Amino acid sequence: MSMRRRYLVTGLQGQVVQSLVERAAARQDVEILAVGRPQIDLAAPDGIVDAVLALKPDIVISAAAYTAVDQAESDEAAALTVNGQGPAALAKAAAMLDIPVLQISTDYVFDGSKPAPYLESDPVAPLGVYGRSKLEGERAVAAATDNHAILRTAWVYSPFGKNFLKTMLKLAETRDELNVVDDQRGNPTSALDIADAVLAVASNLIASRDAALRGVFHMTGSGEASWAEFAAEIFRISAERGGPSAKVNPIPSSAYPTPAKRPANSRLDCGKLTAVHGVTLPSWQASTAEVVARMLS
Ligand SMILES: NC(=O)C1=CN([C@@H]2O[C@H](COP(=O)(O)OP(=O)(O)OC[C@H]3O[C@@H](n4cnc5c(N)ncnc54)[C@H](OP(=O)(O)O)[C@@H]3O)[C@@H](O)[C@H]2O)C=CC1
Ligand SMILES: Cc1cn([C@H]2C[C@H](O)[C@@H](COP(=O)(O)OP(=O)(O)O[C@H]3O[C@@H](C)C(=O)[C@@H](O)[C@H]3O)O2)c(=O)[nH]c1=O
Repeated sequence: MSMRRRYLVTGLQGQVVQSLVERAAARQDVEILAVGRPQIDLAAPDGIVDAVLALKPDIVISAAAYTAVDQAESDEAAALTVNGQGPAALAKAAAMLDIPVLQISTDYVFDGSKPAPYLESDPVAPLGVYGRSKLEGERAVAAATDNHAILRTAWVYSPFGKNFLKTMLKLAETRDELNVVDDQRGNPTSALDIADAVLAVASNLIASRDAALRGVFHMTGSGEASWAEFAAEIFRISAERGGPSAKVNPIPSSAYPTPAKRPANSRLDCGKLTAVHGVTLPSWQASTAEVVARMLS
């Protein structure tokens, strides 16, 4: 008997959506329904419940978001609607269908003052509008249904969409040196690795109603770096393959003013995801090599 499960994913061109489409293509048991505007517009949450009910998926993966961190500072209402009310409506529909909802969230729910990697149980205190809006999404999903997993990831890069890795390679085409902040540390995470992890967690949620599989989980690439160290590794791999590279000058955040303040410590402890779901993401260096190689091919 064919048991092709239908995974509704919000967004069309996003990094995580594109990665899910690519990684699921090889699988006979999963069909990805990527839905974005106009079918599902998170800025207009009124139509979302009916749209999800009509599609009758086996799980909802809430991946679309207002991700422009600096722009969100001056566009608060839109960020709160898209990242707060959008997921709330998705989770409400999931509850009505009695299916799980998987919400992708962020390290930016923390203020970065902890001197060690963050646990799921640590208090949240976002520094900016984006982090606050994503936290509203987490809370709305948890309030709508117990049948949820909130996966907090960070520093996402991939061959798709807009991200730090692609920005660095692009800038190096015209610049010999780049100033990059060295006092924010986190876990660079490949969207392709996120896709593999999301597929594993989703099938666990569909297979079992066990409450232990539900709740908040941290889900990042293994190992840590500052943005300057991440940039230096991108250029080391790129240079090795004859691609663009630049000298990285490490600078403090104070020398790179931005509308939104970022956490100094963005590191997430992912031990719970490994223990409960049996999922561990590859090292950020290995996945960076994979993505840089693809960008240069
Ligand atoms: N990027 C990062 O570094 C991190 C991301 N995250 C979270 O991971 C998730 C995926 O991020 P990522 O793939 O990088 O995101 P992207 O910025 O690559 O893509 C965002 C997606 O959201 C969609 N979207 C934006 N506004 C709306 C709207 N009003 N209605 C419907 N869709 C909309 C976009 O649609 P379209 O395709 O039409 O443009 C796009 O598909 C998000 O929840 C984000 O908060 C968490 C930590 C780090
Ligand atoms: C382009 C550039 C950035 N930077 C700094 C600015 C900033 O502190 C850091 C990263 O810049 P970005 O704007 O790419 O990253 P940012 O938008 O802050 O990335 C965040 O996106 C959201 C969606 C998340 O959820 C987070 O996990 C995180 O990935 O690098 C430099 O120091 N030099 C540069 O040339």
